[in-house]
Amino acid sequence: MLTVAMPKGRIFEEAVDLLRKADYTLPPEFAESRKLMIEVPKENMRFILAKPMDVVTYVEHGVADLGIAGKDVMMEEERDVYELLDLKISKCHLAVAGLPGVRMNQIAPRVATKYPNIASSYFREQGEQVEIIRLNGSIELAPLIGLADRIVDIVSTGRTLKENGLVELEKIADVTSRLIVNPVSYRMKDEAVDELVHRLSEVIPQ
Ligand SMILES: Nc1ncnc2c1ncn2[C@@H]1O[C@H](COP(=O)(O)OP(=O)(O)OP(=O)(O)O)[C@@H](O)[C@H]1O
Ligand SMILES: O=P(O)(O)OC[C@H]1O[C@H](OP(=O)(O)OP(=O)(O)O)[C@H](O)[C@@H]1O
Repeated sequence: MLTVAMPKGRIFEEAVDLLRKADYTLPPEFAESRKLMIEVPKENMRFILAKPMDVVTYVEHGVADLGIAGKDVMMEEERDVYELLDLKISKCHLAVAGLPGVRMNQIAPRVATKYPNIASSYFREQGEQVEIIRLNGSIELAPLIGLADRIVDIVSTGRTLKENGLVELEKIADVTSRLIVNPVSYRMKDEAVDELVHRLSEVIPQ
């Protein structure tokens, strides 16, 4: 039996679509139920539904064999998991943004983000020393209210930036969702994992 950690939220639907395209029979109530652990005996699979940032934790600890996680989450913390496939779903990118024409405070520049490690290494590489302010969401609010000079956040359509009068200043990295595996599961359940990888790779969007 394979246990797969699925991210609740925006990736979930696209991930379920991909699994169905790969001919996995998932129950129709899969997306509607409030259940957090769903067994699919026909496929000899079990799914757990976790917060996107927590998927890697379940896989790293081996309580889930596999998981689906955004590249952003993988970049933020180095974890003991293998990345097997770029699923090419939930496409977006990580960027630095701010108010147009507003320079960084030269004495105590502040950057608000949900990704403190990505942001601090990015600014370190640019030779800029900044204070990182960690937020959990609505990051675009920070420059508007004077909490930070810059933000590091996900941009997809650019609508959130635009509607809040912000502009993208630098792109940090492209982001898509990845299939990840626990290293021990990869050794012990190699046949089942390989089959999943094979079936998914046939249906990954180009
Ligand atoms: N606007 C977006 N468009 C496309 N993909 C996105 C977007 N925002 C985030 N993502 C991707 O989807 C993943 C999950 O994002 P989502 O917004 O569902 O969860 P979260 O913000 O981590 O958690 P939550 O909002 O539940 O606290 C991110 O890690 C990223 O890879
Ligand atoms: O470029 P866009 O298409 O507008 O998408 C980008 C927005 O989507 C994400 O936020 P989310 O909707 O997850 O809300 P959050 O602020 O609670 O993280 C991200 O943090 C941006 O705010």
